[in-house]
Amino acid sequence: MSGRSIEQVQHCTTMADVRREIDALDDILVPLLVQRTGYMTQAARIKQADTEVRDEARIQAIVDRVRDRALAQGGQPDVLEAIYRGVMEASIAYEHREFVRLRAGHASDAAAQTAGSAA
Ligand SMILES: O=C(O)C(=O)C[C@]1(C(=O)O)C=C[C@@H](O)C=C1
Repeated sequence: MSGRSIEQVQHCTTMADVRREIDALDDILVPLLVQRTGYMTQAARIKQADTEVRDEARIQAIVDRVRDRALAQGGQPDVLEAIYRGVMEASIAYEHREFVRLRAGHASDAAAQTAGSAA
């Protein structure tokens, strides 16, 4: 089969070659991961409860999908699963922080409103 990502891997003779190729790929990956992480803020805003942040069914669906896509590209499903589980754990931790941050001050706003209406 042609057009698979694994076939884009360049033959290298030195570690400098290897690292130049890796840096070039990271230049593509990092902006995409920044974008992906931005959606955690959106999710944190949309979800109704902090207990909804971790969604095991969605995590499994993503793992299954990533494994399939890795295989189709000639990659290593176990390696991609491990990478994605790491990404998702970091994303979940961030989403929890965003959930709290987006609501910080709202409780005291409500308290101030209550105090105001009582006065
Ligand atoms: O899909 C969601 O509910 C998300 O918040 C996104 C995401 C992800 O990183 O893709 C993060 C946390 C959830 O456990 C599942 C998936």
